Amino acid sequence: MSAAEPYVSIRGMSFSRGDRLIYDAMDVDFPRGKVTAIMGPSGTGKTTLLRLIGGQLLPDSGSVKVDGHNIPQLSRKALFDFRRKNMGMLFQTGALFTDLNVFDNVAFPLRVHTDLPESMIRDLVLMKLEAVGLRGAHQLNPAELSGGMARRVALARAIAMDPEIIMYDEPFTGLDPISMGMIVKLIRGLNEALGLTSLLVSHDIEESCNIADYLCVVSGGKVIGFGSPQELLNEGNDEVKQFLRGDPDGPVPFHYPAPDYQAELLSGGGQ
Ligand SMILES: Nc1ncnc2c1ncn2[C@@H]1O[C@H](COP(=O)(O)OP(=O)(O)OP(=O)(O)O)[C@@H](O)[C@H]1O
Repeated sequence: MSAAEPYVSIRGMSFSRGDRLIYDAMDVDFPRGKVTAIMGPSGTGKTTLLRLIGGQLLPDSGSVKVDGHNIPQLSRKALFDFRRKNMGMLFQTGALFTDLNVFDNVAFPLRVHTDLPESMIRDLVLMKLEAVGLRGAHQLNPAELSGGMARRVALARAIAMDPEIIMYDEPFTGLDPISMGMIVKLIRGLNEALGLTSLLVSHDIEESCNIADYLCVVSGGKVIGFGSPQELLNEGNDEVKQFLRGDPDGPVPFHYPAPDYQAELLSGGGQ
């Protein structure tokens, strides 16, 4: 497939939870080899989108193609194989195995999913740990790591199998500014060094604008803006601009819909 083809291509995808429509015939393409930050109001379905791409959730209709494979139509085995070979995921809740040390955490996917000899696994693990700056910490236990270090070990584990795409869900949450800076640098650096396609869900608008080639803003079940941070800040529609600038006033109202304030006060307080 050519570099110009998007790595992820979604067409007419709808997905509901109960009677709530989260995605409404959505179309979106995520470019190959780039970092795209998925943004939008809380509860709009950003994590859900990553899970639909990863095949942990299936859409009600439409296609979700990853490198040309329509994820909802893969058999269970084909999906597991595809995910194992091509996808790395770093979810905020994706904790390390507490009873394995750093080395064994990173070695885990290689031991489970490959027949590589232990000497090669050792070299690969040390290489991945070197990439996140923690080769020297390979014998530590998760309890001995700071939050930022644990996140970097999880990142080394996510790239252990040399994925083509990596999805990050809120990778900066709970990190101090220095650890956050390191994760930002790593996401960008790994993207370039490994030629990855990276999707990032984050509430941090400033960091996302710094790190991402493209922003994808979702709201109301659709993509309402897609472009470089600069393009969207300058030329996005009013709702996109309001979101990116964090303005309390704009097309998204501060007030939840309510009856006239004065009339309600004068009505004497009936519920
Ligand atoms: N397991 C679940 N069962 C039922 N509803 C769910 C489940 N997980 C999420 N939802 C609902 O689906 C909607 C989208 O959730 P999702 O976590 O994808 O949003 P989000 O945009 O990532 O939110 P946030 O920015 O707050 O993390 C929300 O209304 C949420 O309440």
